[in-house]
Amino acid sequence: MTLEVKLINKSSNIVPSYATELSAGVDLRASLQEDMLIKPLERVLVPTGLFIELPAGFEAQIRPRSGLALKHGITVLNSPGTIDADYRGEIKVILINLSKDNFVIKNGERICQMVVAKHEKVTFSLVDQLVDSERGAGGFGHTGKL
Ligand SMILES: O=c1ccn([C@H]2C[C@H](O)[C@@H](COP(=O)(O)OP(=O)(O)OP(=O)(O)O)O2)c(=O)[nH]1
Ligand SMILES: [Mg+2]
Repeated sequence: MTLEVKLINKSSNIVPSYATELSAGVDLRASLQEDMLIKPLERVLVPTGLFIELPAGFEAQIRPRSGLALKHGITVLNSPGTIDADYRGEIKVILINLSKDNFVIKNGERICQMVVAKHEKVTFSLVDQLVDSERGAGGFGHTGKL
């Protein structure tokens, strides 16, 4: 499937591309006029310069890159961020620095990945009783550790 994209990036108009043939996620780049500093435990909103037009029934999920998380404690705060099909604004990424060190993002750096996915839409129907199940109301560790 082809996705219509618009790019507004000050220095590099790089169309997103999958790093390998079977990658689920495509990396998104920071679109910055100057370096962005993220102090420990600080969160920032990083513009990507990317605008997309998803078909009805699709969403895009904004997820962290594992390398940034492991090496620098940088993750997506609202992971997975949700890009709705009717959103026409710039995709922006909420990053948080969970390390003890400052982290600097430069223009054009790959800061997160985006997975385009199908989703269902349901109709909510109010009932008095839900059908019982083996799990019932058990959760939050209810089945034990081993
Ligand atoms: O990481 C994100 C999450 C969301 N969005 C954009 C696209 C999405 O369609 C819109 C709304 O996102 P969401 O529903 O998560 O935010 P909200 O706080 O519920 O805002 P709204 O009231 O606008 O829905 O913001 C981003 O650019 N990046
Ligand atoms: Mg919302």
